[in-house]
Amino acid sequence: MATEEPTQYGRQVSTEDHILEVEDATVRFDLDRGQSTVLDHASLDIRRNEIIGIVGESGSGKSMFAASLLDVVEDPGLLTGEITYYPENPKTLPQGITTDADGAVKILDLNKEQKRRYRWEEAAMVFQGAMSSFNPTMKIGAHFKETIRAHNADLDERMTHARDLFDALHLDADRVFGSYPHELSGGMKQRALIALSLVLEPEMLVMDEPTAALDMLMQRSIIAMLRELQDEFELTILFITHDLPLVAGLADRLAVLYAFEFVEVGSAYKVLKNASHPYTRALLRSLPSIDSVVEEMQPIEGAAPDPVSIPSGCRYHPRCPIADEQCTVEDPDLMDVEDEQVAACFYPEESRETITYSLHSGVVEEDM
Ligand SMILES: Nc1ncnc2c1ncn2[C@@H]1O[C@H](COP(=O)(O)OP(=O)(O)OP(=O)(O)O)[C@@H](O)[C@H]1O
Repeated sequence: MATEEPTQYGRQVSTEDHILEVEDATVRFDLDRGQSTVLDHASLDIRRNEIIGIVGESGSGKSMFAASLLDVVEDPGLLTGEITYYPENPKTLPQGITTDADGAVKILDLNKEQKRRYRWEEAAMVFQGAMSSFNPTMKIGAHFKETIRAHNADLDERMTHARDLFDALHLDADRVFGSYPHELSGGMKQRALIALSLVLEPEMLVMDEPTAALDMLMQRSIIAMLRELQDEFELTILFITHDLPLVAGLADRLAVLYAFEFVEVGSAYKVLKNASHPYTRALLRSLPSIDSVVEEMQPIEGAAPDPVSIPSGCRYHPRCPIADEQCTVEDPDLMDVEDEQVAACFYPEESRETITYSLHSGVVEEDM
């Protein structure tokens, strides 16, 4: 079955073919002042070849979710739950990684070496601070060769692939390979890093605020290139950001995190045009833009909860204008509000009627 709603690019992605299933991913830290739950039973199915935007305020758990997908939550954080990977072609899995009878690989059960290989060869990650992970004394080309050799891959074949990636990212391969990191602009370095993360042909690319350190023009141009990359190399991309307008033009689906759990997931079209969770609607109403009327922009009142003391019931209830008694005691699960749209709210209709917002041209194209 394919999605019915058009995205801005009119893409059709199968809703049934999952590349990754995340079930009840939870990350906890034991702090002196109590137990801190920084990802709370987050469940999400990632569809093969989709671009999914994970959005939420700073501190909402986006990076913890990204780290969970690759099982790289830093110590002493404790990750529990289930991360299940369905490779398109189990025959090309790195040595030692096998699928079960359902064609699945349980990521949290892999050993250290298997995880290392899963991380580069099946699912790669690019994150905000990663540009500084280039060794300043090594030319960019040497970084590629080192990575290829570390995975015992064919050097010529992989370097040819790197050149294809550079083309798709509008980079001059000869120039970039021969440069030291400091000789490249921020935008070039970030694109070189994206190419490096894809050199071993992973099926999935997880990007955590990959463009946050770049100026707006470069951000937009990288977004456009990601779409081309996705098409050309048949990638699944998870794009994690606090900047909803940035990802609105790229994503097929959006998943909204609030206080360490998903509160709304759906086709980008539906979530932007007709958000159902009061938090999503408040987030859309708070967006600044060049052409928005100042009176219409309203910051979300109150503060996001402390992960050591998450409110009972719906965790958004202290900030929610439509919360009632039930919301203070019962925690709503994600529920269908429409085909291709789920929200964790007991009152999606009231939410739509009460919390109004209008989208400006910076968020959604006119013909969406
Ligand atoms: N090493 C750590 N120990 C304890 N708590 C942590 C640790 N790292 C992050 N946290 C907490 O986990 C919560 C979620 O953080 P996370 O980095 O996932 O948020 P985020 O949505 O990615 O935010 P940002 O956009 O600011 O990066 C925050 O409350 C943060 O303070």
